[in-house]
Amino acid sequence: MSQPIIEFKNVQKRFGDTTIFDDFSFKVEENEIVSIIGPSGSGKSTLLRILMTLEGIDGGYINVAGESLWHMLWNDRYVPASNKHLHKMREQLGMVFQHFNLFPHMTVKRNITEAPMRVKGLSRQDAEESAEALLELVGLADKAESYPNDLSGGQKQRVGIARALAMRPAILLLDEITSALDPELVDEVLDVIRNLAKEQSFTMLLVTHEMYFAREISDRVCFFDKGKIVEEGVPEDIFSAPREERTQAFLNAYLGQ
Ligand SMILES: Nc1ncnc2c1ncn2[C@@H]1O[C@H](COP(=O)(O)OP(=O)(O)OP(=O)(O)O)[C@@H](O)[C@H]1O
Repeated sequence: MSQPIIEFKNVQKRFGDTTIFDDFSFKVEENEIVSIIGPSGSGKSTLLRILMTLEGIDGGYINVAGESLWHMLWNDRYVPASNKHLHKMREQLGMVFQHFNLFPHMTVKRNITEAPMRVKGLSRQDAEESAEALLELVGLADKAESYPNDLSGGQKQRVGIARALAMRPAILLLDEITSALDPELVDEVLDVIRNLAKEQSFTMLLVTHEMYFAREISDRVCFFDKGKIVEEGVPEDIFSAPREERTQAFLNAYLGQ
């Protein structure tokens, strides 16, 4: 069997006295689409932020594409890998955030071209050509010169997706990308991800509350609670519940409440 593209092994993570992961192990295979669903505060975002190297870990190890993500064991202590290694690993990962995190003082196009030029050393012309193609892909070809504040939430998030894709990541991390949107704007963002899932082959790890969507596009839906994957696969009856009751039904089913 091929090596997983993401592997957490016995990972520990604490914030002060609060333990988020005690002994967390989890694998994602190359080109797999995995959704993570779970209660608020259970550590789902932390999982993605650790992968994106926005948070460190307190124990265990994480491999991405066969290489240690950013901690190396040296004389029984965890030390950060070099900045060079960190950059190399980060290039494989793209993340889309719940609150978009676009640079407000840059045009849409510049939001997308900045990292490929600075981090990957792409020429302006190549970066702009790629940005234009990505804006076309997310249905915003006419917004290249607009500023984020002139866009709707759904449009901002589609720019966020284009920005993540501009780095040509092997792995795309999506952190509740529709949670900050008005309900009528959710579908335009999910449609972009649906198309990506259908047409491109890369690995996606999503944290989402959109359970139908998760089931539709994922190879695996995982339920995450108290720092552990407690079950994989979502039972059918969860999806027959009315939309607003679905999350609760799901949680109740797994927490035995
Ligand atoms: N930088 C931080 N410093 C201290 N505590 C943190 C930090 N980041 C997260 N936490 C805490 O860790 C726990 C897990 O947070 P996380 O955001 O990963 O949960 P989540 O499952 O994504 O929740 P939600 O669905 O509400 O976004 C929470 O109790 C949160 O308050």
